[in-house]
Amino acid sequence: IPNYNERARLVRKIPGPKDDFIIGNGWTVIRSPVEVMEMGKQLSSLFDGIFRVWIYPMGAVFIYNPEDIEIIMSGMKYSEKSFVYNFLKSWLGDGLLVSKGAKWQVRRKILTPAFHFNILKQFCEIIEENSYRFLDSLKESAGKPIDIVPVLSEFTLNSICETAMGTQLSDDNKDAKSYKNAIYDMGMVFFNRFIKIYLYADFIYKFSPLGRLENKFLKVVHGFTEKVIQQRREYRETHGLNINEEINADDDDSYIYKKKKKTAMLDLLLSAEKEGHIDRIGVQEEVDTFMFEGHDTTASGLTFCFMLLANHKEVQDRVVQELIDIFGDTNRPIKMEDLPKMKYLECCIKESLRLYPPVHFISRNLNEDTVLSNYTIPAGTFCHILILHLHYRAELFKNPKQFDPDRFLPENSVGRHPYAYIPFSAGPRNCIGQKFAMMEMKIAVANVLRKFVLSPVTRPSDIRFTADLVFRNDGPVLVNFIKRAK
Ligand code: HEM
Repeated sequence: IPNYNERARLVRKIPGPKDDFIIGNGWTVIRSPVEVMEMGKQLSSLFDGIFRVWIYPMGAVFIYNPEDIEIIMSGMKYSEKSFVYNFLKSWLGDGLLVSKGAKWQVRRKILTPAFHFNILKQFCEIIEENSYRFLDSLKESAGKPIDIVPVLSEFTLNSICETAMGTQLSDDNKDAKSYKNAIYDMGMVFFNRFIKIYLYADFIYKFSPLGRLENKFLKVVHGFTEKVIQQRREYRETHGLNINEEINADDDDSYIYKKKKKTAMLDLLLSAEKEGHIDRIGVQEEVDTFMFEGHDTTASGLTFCFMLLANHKEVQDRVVQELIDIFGDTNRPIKMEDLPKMKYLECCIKESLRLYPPVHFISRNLNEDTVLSNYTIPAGTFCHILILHLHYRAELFKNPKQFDPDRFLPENSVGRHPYAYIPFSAGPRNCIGQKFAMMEMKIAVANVLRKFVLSPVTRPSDIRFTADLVFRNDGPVLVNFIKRAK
């Protein structure tokens, strides 16, 4: 096969699946969502930490070794997201996940205080209350196996709405249900565009059946978030809020509680809008971003965590013992101070995020020639980071397929490469909601285990990963919740 140009020549030096003239690996990638995940698994076991796929004139390198990942993620040099995030632009605009440069910097600065300790403390109270609604839905199952996927996404969507957006959703909120369905559909749309290179150009995509379908889903998604913003605007007009006062309250906890005014992330945005740091469209973009990133990810994380705990009774019992040590046999609510005491539960959540990372794939642009694993990757190549396959490397995690929360005990984490475990990404573009997510997951699991014994229905061997924006099983994930005898 002749060399098409300098770039193609360099890309083809990197190991990868067999390629054809011009079309490269074009045929290889057109597969169903389950098959694409299977192919990723196969290729990552065939090659050692790096492989390439190319379709003239585009090339992509996939990395899943901590050394290369550190080069890409540790600084600002490669902080720009790759071309595939453009597929999210019609939905999330220039929201934090997608944006770059000065815009990203300004917005990250506006939004960082939304996760200040004092704010999280208020959120803790709200999520705790919210978890009771979730427990009620488990009680209704009366010991019969239930699919936890929809109930968990309801819980996490309620939580993000009530905390970050300051809006409570009613139990039978039809808009919220349509929103969740439309997000599933958007995942399908994203995937189908990703594998069909002829749909990459916006002007072709817009007129394609898939592009028109996307428009339909976007109307639902945006309609929902617009309403949430409108509600908060009205609330602020009637109640009046001074955000800066609340955030600058240092660590004087009583301050926030005295005021009893809940500060939502959306309030920061609306205040920034008043001061001219962000415009109306910007507010909408961030709400769309946080609404999606803030609920679908944690729902996925919790789904697999519950499934694993149901399948590993000995681990579940250890968590229950830890909870008894903290709460005795009382029903008292979980407080912020309890969370750091849930050390073993934290190990379980971390281990479950290792095995089933909700965001399993992220991608950056290489703006200049870059050496990774001794290969020169030419500028313009996409750099896909396979978080999932990084987490399964045997030299980083012994018996990688085994669910073993003890790996994350402090004494067993000594010497682990800082980029060996990155469920929340790492470096300056890491997950802004990481603490929020850990808090939410701890509260949900702890409150469920205080009331229920989990028994297995879906086994880890039943799980078939399907390519989507977040990690999903191709089908329901069933768990049996049996009321705990006091
Ligand atoms: C278990 C739950 C979660 C996981 C595993 C997770 C994971 C991640 C990962 C891997 C990234 C990097 C994405 C990329 O480079 O393309 C990210 C970014 C982000 N996450 Fe999360 N996330 C979780 C929960 C949340 C929550 C609860 C929120 C909001 C409250 C949130 C908001 C965001 C935002 C806004 C970004 C973009 C940050 C930036 O580029 O500056 N995430 N998350």
